[in-house]
Amino acid sequence: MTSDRELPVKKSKLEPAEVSNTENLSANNVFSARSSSSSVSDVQPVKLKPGHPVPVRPSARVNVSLASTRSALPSKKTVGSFASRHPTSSSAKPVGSKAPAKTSHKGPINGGLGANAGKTGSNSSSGVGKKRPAWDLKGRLQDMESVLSQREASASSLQSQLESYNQRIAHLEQQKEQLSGDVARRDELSQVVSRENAELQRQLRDCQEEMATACRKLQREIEDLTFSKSCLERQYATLEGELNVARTEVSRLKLSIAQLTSSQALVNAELETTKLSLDQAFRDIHARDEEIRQLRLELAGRDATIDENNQKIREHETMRRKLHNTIQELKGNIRVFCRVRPLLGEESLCTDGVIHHMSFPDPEGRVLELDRMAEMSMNESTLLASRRGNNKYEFCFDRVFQPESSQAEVFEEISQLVQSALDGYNVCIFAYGQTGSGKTYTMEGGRDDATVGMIPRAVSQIFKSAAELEDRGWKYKFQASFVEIYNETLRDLLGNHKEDTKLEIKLTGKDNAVTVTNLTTVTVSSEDQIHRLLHKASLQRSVAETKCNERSSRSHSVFQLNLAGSNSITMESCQGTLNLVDLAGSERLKDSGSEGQRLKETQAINKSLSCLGNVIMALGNKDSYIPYRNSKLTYLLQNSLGGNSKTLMFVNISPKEENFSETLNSLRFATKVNQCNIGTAQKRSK
Ligand SMILES: Nc1ncnc2c1ncn2[C@@H]1O[C@H](COP(=O)(O)OP(=O)(O)OP(=O)(O)O)[C@@H](O)[C@H]1O
Repeated sequence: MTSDRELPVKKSKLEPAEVSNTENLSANNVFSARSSSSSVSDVQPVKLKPGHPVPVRPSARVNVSLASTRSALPSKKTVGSFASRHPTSSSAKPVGSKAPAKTSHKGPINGGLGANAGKTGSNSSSGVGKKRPAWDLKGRLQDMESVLSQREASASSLQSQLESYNQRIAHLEQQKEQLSGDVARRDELSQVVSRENAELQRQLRDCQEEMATACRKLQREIEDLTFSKSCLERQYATLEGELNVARTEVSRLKLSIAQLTSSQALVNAELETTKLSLDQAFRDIHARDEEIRQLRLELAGRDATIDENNQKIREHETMRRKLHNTIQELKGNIRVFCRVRPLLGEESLCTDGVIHHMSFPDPEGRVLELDRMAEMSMNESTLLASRRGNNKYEFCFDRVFQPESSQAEVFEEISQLVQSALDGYNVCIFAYGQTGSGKTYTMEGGRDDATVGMIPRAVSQIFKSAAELEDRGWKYKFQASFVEIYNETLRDLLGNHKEDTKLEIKLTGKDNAVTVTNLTTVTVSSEDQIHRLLHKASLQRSVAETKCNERSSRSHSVFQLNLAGSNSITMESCQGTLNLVDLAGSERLKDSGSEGQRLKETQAINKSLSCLGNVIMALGNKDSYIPYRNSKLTYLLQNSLGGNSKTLMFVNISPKEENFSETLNSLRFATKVNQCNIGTAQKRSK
């Protein structure tokens, strides 16, 4: 550092000279000269500090040594004392001051030179080589004069030395000033250095803080890195495992590659063969393209033919409808199908599952024979043996379904009639018969595909046929309603009416269309929707059944589906109705004395069923008046019975022998109906 800079102070150049000069001095003066010399030589290199005063002692010492040197010279007093001791010598006169004569020659000479002089006096002989005798004053004077001249020479030498010292002092003074300037600069420098130092200290602190922060950060990073390292190590271990698996896979793949390479060679060979085949195939394709072009031309011609044919099909469809209707007419606009239900459960136990009193002699399934003999005891049968012919009752219908006939077989026979509803005719299908004879089973059936009845099957066929007819330009709209007639009162089975909501039958419009007030009519677009409606109706009926015993068998239910079709190509339109009716049990009460609700029910049923018979008879007789209004049933079905409709009656009969009489009655009623010709049905156009 600059603060401790060492500034060497040069030794005086005069020092060796001084020493040599002092060596030239007499032995008496050597001491003084040495002490002076040593004072100068004391000027040692000094370590200077800023603000430390430059030492000025050397010049002072020089002065002192000069003084001491001077003091080493023989004083006037000494010379005086010498002169007083040698009064004869002219040159031994006191110089300046008066010296007492007594003191000088008796006692020792005061001061160095005096004393030395005394000694010199005594030793002057050694200075001049020989001691002068006391009387040789002249000689002694000469010695003293030579000593004096030596002293003077020495004094002048010292004088020049003094001047030299003074110059040296001046020079040193100059150096001192320079050094002072240096010291001031150093002070400034020192202040700057202090400030820098303070700044550096502050920076150092900042650095330390930053370092501490960095250390903490580094520590965290080290921790993170340690964690990452452990993760990586784990990954490394996993990867190593995967690598091993991959290596195994690679070796396996290499093996596969080798196999594939050999296969490839085979494939390449095959490829060459295939390429050849392909070339051949391309040639074939070109030939086929030409063929296709020809076929397309042909196809275009055929498309034109198809359009023509479509036009013909539409014409044929119209024709088919007419012919279909003609066939239906030929079959009769009212037809009767007889259906015998099978023996159920315990019913078959007593007869071993055989229905003894019924037989089906006609292979075409149109005749049913009832045999009363089987019903009688042996005695009765013997008595009646002669009248055997009267015990057999033969009934002929459009179709007789035996107990084992399935629902599908039955529906096949009525599907043509259902089709007529789509063609724009009113179709009415009844189920007539005593309670438990299978009317509801025939009309509604069970839940599975094999047992579903005529209503769901008819609906299904209608939707399928409507979809097929769409290709020929027909579009249909369907509306459904479901009514129950109990004790000559109508009840809506699809609505959510209150008990007291009245449903009235009315004829509206110029074509006397039958409408029922407050009746719920639902527009339907899918089979499922109709199934849901049928389910709802059966729930409504079962609710009522709990309130009134056996209500379902004591009421008529009428499912009505209105079909409105229009053809956008032929501009034809049609409107048909499909009525599916499950009639109330037709049995007569054996107990003529029945009363109350039962009597009322029976009267109502008898009335409506006999009205139905009367209407059919009137239609068959071509009467001018048809008594439709005599019952709610015939009034409701007014437009579906008669000239404008196609009617089918199922006569359901029980296989039980105990029901023989009722069966006979039902078959007789059905035969009457079957004999009626109710006229030609008219297609209804909108
Ligand atoms: N062809 C058949 N095959 C199998 N079971 C039948 C057949 N016909 C009717 N049944 C069964 O006979 C029983 C009575 O039939 P169903 O209820 O249809 O008679 P119904 O004439 O409608 O009686 P009701 O007038 O009381 O309603 C039912 O259990 C029914 O499942």
